[in-house]
Amino acid sequence: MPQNPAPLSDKDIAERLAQAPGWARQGDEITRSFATRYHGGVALIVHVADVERLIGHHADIDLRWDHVRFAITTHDAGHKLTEADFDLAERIDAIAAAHGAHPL
Ligand SMILES: C[C@H](O)[C@H](O)[C@H]1CNC2=NC(N)=NC(=O)C2=N1
Repeated sequence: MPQNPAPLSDKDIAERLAQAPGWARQGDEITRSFATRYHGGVALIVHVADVERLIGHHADIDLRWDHVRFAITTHDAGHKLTEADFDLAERIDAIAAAHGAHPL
């Protein structure tokens, strides 16, 4: 995680969101929820956490019995959106798909 990464402009964010279908901008974070079965979100979160540790970037995660919600922003950029957020979003999409977690 580069220190003091550059915040993206609104234009950049719109362009990156167009490449990240399913993710929504909410203020200075991007969010997405996935339906899970039988509390399967726990295994999904463990897998996501392993990848987050590797890349040094972490989402806020809300675990419910039937879905998991991810919210990502870059603390080191003053809680603004950066490339790292969209990179993590892409990785979460792949992990969720591997776990059979369907986008909400
Ligand atoms: C030193 C450490 O890698 C940095 O503080 C990382 C940790 N994980 C992070 N996660 C998120 N979401 N934003 C950050 O700016 C961030 N910075």
